[in-house]
Amino acid sequence: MKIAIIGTGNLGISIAKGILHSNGATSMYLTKRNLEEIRVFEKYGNVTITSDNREAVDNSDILIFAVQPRHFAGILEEIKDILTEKHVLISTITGFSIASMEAIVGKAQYIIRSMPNTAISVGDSMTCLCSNEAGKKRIDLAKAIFNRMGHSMEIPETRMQAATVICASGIAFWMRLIRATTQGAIQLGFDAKEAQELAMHTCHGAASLLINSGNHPEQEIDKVTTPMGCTIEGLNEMEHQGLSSSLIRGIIASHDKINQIKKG
Ligand SMILES: NC(=O)C1=CN([C@@H]2O[C@H](COP(=O)(O)OP(=O)(O)OC[C@H]3O[C@@H](n4cnc5c(N)ncnc54)[C@H](O)[C@@H]3O)[C@@H](O)[C@H]2O)C=CC1
Ligand SMILES: O=C(O)[C@@H]1CCC=N1
Repeated sequence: MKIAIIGTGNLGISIAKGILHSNGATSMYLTKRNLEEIRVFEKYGNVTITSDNREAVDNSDILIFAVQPRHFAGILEEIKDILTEKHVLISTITGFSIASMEAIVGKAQYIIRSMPNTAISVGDSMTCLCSNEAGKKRIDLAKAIFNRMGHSMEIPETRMQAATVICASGIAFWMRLIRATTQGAIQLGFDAKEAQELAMHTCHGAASLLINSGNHPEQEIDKVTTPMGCTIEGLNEMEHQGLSSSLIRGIIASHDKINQIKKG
């Protein structure tokens, strides 16, 4: 598998690490305008770093685009004349539609939209995928690539915006919940390192319980909430203070913001 990551910033670096971590490529081209921050990847024999997107495209089959939305159309214009039928274009770009990509590179090109998150760097991303009509022939390949670095789910393009908020922004939301739990644990007497360890492993355990049992969260909550006990006391106080409501409102605000990004 010859993979190029066009735009190796925060997400691109995470994907590059995930690919290396999972031995997912025979060769990998990483592009960026200023190469200093990605020089560290040069130590891997099968990785080439370059500012030349056309060189990367020429030498790769799978093209993963991870630039800011405002740069994407220009990059597609820059490379469109050297695209061939060997290329599979995988965009991670928020708010940039398949139709807008097809308008530049044509409908015959295999186009996949993906929404991974930064946990791809440790092989644990939740990645949503959709494709254009031609790309349906390559969606299984895209799933195979992302399944090596976590989980994937095929969704309609109309849900990509929602997937961005839940899966990509979701990493930041969960981090804040872990940080708040850590702060609570420090107030109760643990030192900062212990507090974070308790918070993150408990969070991991909660997710593992649901993944392994297939249960609804409330079924697991029922097992923890002793009648008149401390868990229900804390949980109800959190809800009185708007825990669920604030999360849902934040998710909707994030989702609304993508419409502005698309317009801008
Ligand atoms: N950061 C995240 O967790 C996620 C980001 N995304 C999407 O991925 C895209 C990238 O996001 P980030 O990595 O956060 O942004 P970033 O700004 O950290 O990275 C973008 C990179 O593209 C490079 N770049 C700009 N113009 C270029 C060009 N002409 N040729 C080659 N490289 C060029 C920049 O130097 C930069 O390193 C965005 O469209 C974002 O919506 C999607 C899911 C998660
Ligand atoms: O915050 C953002 O706009 C991008 C998209 C999802 C994660 N980062």
